[in-house]
Amino acid sequence: MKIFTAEQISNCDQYTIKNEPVSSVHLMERAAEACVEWISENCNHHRNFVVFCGNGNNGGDGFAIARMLYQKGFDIDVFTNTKIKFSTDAQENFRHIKEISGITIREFKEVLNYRFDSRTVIVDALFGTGLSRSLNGDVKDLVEFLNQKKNIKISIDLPSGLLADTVSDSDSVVFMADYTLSFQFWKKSFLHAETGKFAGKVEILDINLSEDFIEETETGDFVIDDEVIKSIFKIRNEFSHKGTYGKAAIIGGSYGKMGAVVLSTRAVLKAGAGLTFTVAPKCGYEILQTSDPEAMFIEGGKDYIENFDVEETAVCGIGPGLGTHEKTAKSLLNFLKSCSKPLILDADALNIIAQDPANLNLIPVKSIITPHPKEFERLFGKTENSFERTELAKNKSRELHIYIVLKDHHTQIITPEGKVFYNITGNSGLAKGGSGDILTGIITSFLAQKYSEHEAAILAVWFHGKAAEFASEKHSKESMLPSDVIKEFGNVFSELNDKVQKLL
Ligand SMILES: NC(=O)C1=CN([C@@H]2O[C@H](COP(=O)(O)OP(=O)(O)OC[C@H]3O[C@@H](n4cnc5c(N)ncnc54)[C@H](OP(=O)(O)O)[C@@H]3O)[C@@H](O)[C@H]2O)[C@@H](O)CC1
Ligand SMILES: [K+]
Repeated sequence: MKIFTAEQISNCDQYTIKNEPVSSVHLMERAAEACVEWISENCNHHRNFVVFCGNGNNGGDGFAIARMLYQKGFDIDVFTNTKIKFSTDAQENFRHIKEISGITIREFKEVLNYRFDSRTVIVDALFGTGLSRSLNGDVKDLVEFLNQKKNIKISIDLPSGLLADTVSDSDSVVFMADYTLSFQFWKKSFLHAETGKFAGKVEILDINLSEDFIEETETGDFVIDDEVIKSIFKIRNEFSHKGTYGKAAIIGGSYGKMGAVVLSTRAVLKAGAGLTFTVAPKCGYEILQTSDPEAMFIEGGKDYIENFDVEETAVCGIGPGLGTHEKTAKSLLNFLKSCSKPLILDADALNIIAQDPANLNLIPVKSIITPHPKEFERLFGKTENSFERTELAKNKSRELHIYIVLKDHHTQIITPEGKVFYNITGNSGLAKGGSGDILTGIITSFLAQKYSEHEAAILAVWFHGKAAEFASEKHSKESMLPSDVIKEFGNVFSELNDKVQKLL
């Protein structure tokens, strides 16, 4: 799914109105209907809604939602500011609810005397994509007041005070939603930590904006949705043998860190590679042969790796549990100098490279590196916030011609062309040692199976998150272990096959 800026969304809105054609107030009706449908389906314990409406079209949505919820039998109160001029469509919807005697309309300042029942849902329709500056004055006080309430909070389109495309000043006041019902597109600010925390759980509601506009309008930012995954995933060919699915090698492990390479190797195996090798120090021989008997062991040193030689045709994932021993570092840098095929580089491999900025130029083009924010900082330097970090990653991907998998709650895959793919699968159960080792294994496995670097990185990150979702259903986010995530790979493949299979 393409991610558009607030300006592009507004253009899409106008294009749809002109070319569908549909009147703008009817489009507002469609948007409100989508919200009301979601609320009716999901809201089982609450009957009272208090809707806060601004003066632009976001407020117009709020008035229309209030009317429709009232018609469905919910108890509704509305707050607004009648002293400021409404937009044309907001004015029309304001007129409609004024005619409904069962809905009381109050001014914002009356909120201080309003009795919030614990089962009242607060709906924020103050500002959406038209927000042009930080909240101040009365409306800032109002949002601060509402944020203190323990009630469930739903934002329409965007939490008020949040900009769609960028980070606001750190002292800006933003409505703190539990749910955000947003129209048609993911907004970039939902996907970054500093701003996404205001949106709560995001639901994207389809309001049938123009497909032609969406298709023709260029953007560099994407969300990895089912369409992207369906276009990448290939069903396994029945007329195949182990050679069809490539050779993969995990290179890592050191005394006391053998678990990382065990997990990574197992992830390669369970993600479907044809032949799997593990290059690890001798001290890991028994551990690896016992834990991952399907993989072949290659001795790469005694207590740490000193030798990175593997079969030339194998795709190499380097780093899990590798350690940064002087001799390991020296031999890794020598290996990089002699290597021209793309590699997957993670963890200590990145920490070794980060020891000298000149090492960055040794990374073979089209390689995939998978830093978490701290590793990214060691490699490329500090940034003010995650939006700037993504921009820096785009510059570095272009400059070094590599793929950067920037691990975060919404991991981003940044391509050498400067495109950013945001992942929306996964959960906080992955915030544990060992999760990254599994991701390295999955990417290595997919690259060995002849997915392109671009495809392998995107599919693997999505796949890893999806497996985590299955694991958390069984074990909870708290208790699930990285090894539980690996056990769910089969379920993810079943879902993928179901998605792409041609059914009669
Ligand atoms: N896209 C779509 O397809 C569809 C979009 N729809 C809906 O339209 C919404 C966008 O509507 P919108 O453009 O009217 O902007 P909105 O967010 O209501 O605010 C604008 C008003 O706020 C004002 N204002 C701004 N900042 C302010 C501040 N800090 N403090 C105080 N005031 C401030 C600004 O005034 P100005 O900046 O001109 O001074 C203006 O008066 C969108 O989010 C969605 O909900 C759906 O109905 C249908 C399909
Ligand atoms: K809003």
